[in-house]
Amino acid sequence: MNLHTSDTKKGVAENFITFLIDLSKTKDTITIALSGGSTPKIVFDELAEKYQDLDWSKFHFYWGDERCVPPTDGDSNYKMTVDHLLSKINIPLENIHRIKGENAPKEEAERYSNVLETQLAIENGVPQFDLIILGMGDDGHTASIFPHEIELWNATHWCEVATHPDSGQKRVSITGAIINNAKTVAFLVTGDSKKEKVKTIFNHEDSYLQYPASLVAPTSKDLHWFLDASAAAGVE
Ligand SMILES: O=C1O[C@H](COP(=O)(O)O)[C@@H](O)[C@H](O)[C@H]1O
Repeated sequence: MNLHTSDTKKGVAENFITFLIDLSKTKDTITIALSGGSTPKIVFDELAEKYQDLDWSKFHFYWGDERCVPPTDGDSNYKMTVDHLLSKINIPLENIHRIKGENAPKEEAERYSNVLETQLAIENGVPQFDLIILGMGDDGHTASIFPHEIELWNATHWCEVATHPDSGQKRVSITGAIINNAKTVAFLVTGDSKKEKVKTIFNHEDSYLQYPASLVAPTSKDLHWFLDASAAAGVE
């Protein structure tokens, strides 16, 4: 595991962008699963502002999770990415492979599983992303696998329907097999509210395995955590 700490959220974004660009230089095309969340938003803003000249045609964007809402809804992870990045760069439309949150959740989880199976390389019998970007919620969830539905991590489908524990909102999320089969996995986690779970997971404290983020362990071993000082405060 590789730990990258920065003083600020912006520092995390800059650090991660350097990492992303270096990784993309080693490939003709790069398949990436994006996440929602507050830190990716800063990454997208930085990319849109300073990296217009990048060869965006080599990037293929997918999503690790999506809220079951239309793509125009303020809750949509896709909309957030369009607003902060995709509408501002020169990327072919065919490189954008969104989860259709407006579809019936179960059908969409099946459709997107099929998209991943037909469009990604297959390695170890499982679709393989070059890079999966993950966040971690304050409750230790990652993608949209929440602690109360941790069994979805081991689901046999590449995507499943998840339910937010408080709002009941349905989500479509990739599952454990595909996350741990990625060539590279990068967590972007910032803020004081993440400190306790980061500490529990990193220090393997009691019951850390009840948090889905603790199950992320790619067989490639190429796992990176990008943390700001607030989130990393409890790491020994
Ligand atoms: O619900 C979600 O939250 C997580 C974490 O977001 P953050 O704002 O707490 O960093 C995110 O990874 C996921 O994609 C999103 O749907």
